[in-house]
Amino acid sequence: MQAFKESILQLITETSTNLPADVRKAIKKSRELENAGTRSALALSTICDNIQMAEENVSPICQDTGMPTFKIKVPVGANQIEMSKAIRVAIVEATQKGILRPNSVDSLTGENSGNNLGEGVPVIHYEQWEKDEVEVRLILKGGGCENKNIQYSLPCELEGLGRTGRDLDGIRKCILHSVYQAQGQGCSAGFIGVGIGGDRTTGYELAKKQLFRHLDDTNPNPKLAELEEYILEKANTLSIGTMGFGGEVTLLGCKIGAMHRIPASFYVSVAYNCWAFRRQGVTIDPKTGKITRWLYQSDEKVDLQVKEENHAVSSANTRTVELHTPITEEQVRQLKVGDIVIINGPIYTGRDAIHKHLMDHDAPVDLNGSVIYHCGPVMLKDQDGNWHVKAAGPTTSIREEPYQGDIIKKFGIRAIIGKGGMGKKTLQALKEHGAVYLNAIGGAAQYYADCITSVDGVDFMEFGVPEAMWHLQVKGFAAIVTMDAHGNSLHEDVDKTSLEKLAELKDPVF
Ligand SMILES: O=C(O)C[C@H](O)C(=O)O
Ligand code: SF4
Repeated sequence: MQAFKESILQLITETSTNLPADVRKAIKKSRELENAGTRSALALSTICDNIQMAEENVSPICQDTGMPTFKIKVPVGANQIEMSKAIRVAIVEATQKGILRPNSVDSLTGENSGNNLGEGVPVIHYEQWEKDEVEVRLILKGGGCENKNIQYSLPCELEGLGRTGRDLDGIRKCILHSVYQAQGQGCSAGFIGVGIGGDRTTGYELAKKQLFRHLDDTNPNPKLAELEEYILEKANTLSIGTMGFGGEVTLLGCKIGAMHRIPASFYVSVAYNCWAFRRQGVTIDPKTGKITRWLYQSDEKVDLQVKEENHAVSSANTRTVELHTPITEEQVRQLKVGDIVIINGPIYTGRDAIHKHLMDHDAPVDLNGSVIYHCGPVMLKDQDGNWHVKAAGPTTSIREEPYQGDIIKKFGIRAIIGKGGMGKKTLQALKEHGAVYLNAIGGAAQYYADCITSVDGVDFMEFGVPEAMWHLQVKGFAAIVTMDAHGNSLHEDVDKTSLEKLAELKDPVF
C-alpha cells in the first residue's frame, strides 16, 4: 500500500497545484472573450498569473483546498479498508507539506483538527466495476463556491423569471437563476454541475458527479446537450462577469445529468464550482499501487501567459491610489468605486471566528486605521519557528455581513479586503464611519502570497490556522474599491443589472 499512498499523494498535489488542461482552455478562451482594459479582464489576467505561479511553486492554486472528495472505482476483491487508510495518510502528508490547508473543523466545538482528518473528512466513495484497475478521481471544491450550490423544488416562483413549472423550461429557469444568485461570490466565472430528479441527497450527488465530466465532452442525451449549450450562451448575457465585476464571461461550463424521481418531488440541484476548478484523476495498477494513467491531463500545454497591457484597467476614470497602513479617514473618503488601491504595510487577517469573537471581546492589537483581510491562509512553520505563507487569497466577505458594520465602528477599521462584496448594513457603516471595501481577486492565492513580505505574529491560534488573526506585512497588495464611503456599491449595481437581464430570459424556450 506504500506505493498506493504515494500515488494518492501525487494525485492530491497535482489537483491542488496544477489546473487541468480543459479548465485552462476554458479560462484562456474567457480571457479572449472579455473586453480588454476592464476590471474583469484585469481579474482574469491575475487569475492566469496565479495559475502559472501555483504550477511553478507547486503550491495551492487557492488557499481553500476545500473538502477533499474521492470517487473510487475498484475491481472485485480490492481492499477498501487499506485503501482508505492510505488515503488518510496521504491527506495528512499533503497538509504537512502545505499542499492542502487544514480544513477539517469540528462542527460543534469549532476546533480545527490540524491534519485535515475528521468525522466524514475526507469524503471517500467506492464503487465496484468489472475492470482490473483502480480509478481514483479527486475534487477539491472550496467552501465559497460550495456555499453557492442551490437546490430548487418545482414548481416554484423565481425572481425575474416568475412561475417555474415541472418541465424542461422550468429546469431551464432554475439553472439560469442558479448562476444569477451566485453573483461573484463563488469566484465567477464558474462551472456548474446540474442534477435533475432524485431526492435531496442523490440530486446533489448527481450534480457533483457532472463536475467530473470533461469540459469538451457531449451529453449523451440530445435534449440535455441542447440545454447545456443554451445555458452556457445565455448565462453569459447576465453580465455578472469575473468576480462579479460585470463583464462578458460569467459561466465557463455547464454539465447536466438527470435521474428518476418520485411523484411528490421534483428537484433541480446545482453544484456551483469556482474558476479554480480543481479535479483530477488517475488509474492505478491494483498490484503495484502505481499510477498508470492521468485522466484530465493532456500533452497539450495551455499557455496562460498574459500580455503586460492586460494587467491594466484602461477606463479613463480609473485611478490607482497607493496607501500605507494605518489609513486615515480623509484618505478613505477620497476613494470611490472603481479605484485601484495598492496597500503597503501591516494588515490583519480576520474571518468567521474572529468577527464573531470581536463583537464582544477586545482586539489583541490596536486596529484603529487598520486593514482587515478576509483571508484564511495556508501557513507553514519552519524549523526556527517562523511562519511562511504558502497561499493567501480572499474569502467570501458576505458571511461577515452580520458583524462587519459593528466591528468597523468599534475598532476604527478603515478598509476591509475580501471578495464577493457585502450588503446594505456594511455599506451604511462605510459611509457613517469612513471606511472602504476592497475586492481582491478570489482564488489568487499565490499572487497575494507574493505580496506578503513577512508574517509578524499571530493571535487566536486556538481558532486554527485558517481562522487565526495573522499579522502580515504587505507590499504592492492591489485590490479594487467596489464599495466606498459615499454609499456606492458595484455589487448592488451588478446585481440589479443582472436581474434585469435574467428577466429578459423569462419567456418559454423548451
Ligand atoms: O475558505 C476560504 O479561504 C475561501 C472560501 O473558499 C471562499 O470562497 O469563501
Ligand atoms: S476562494 Fe474562490 S477560488 Fe478559492 S475555493 Fe473559494 S470560491 Fe474557489
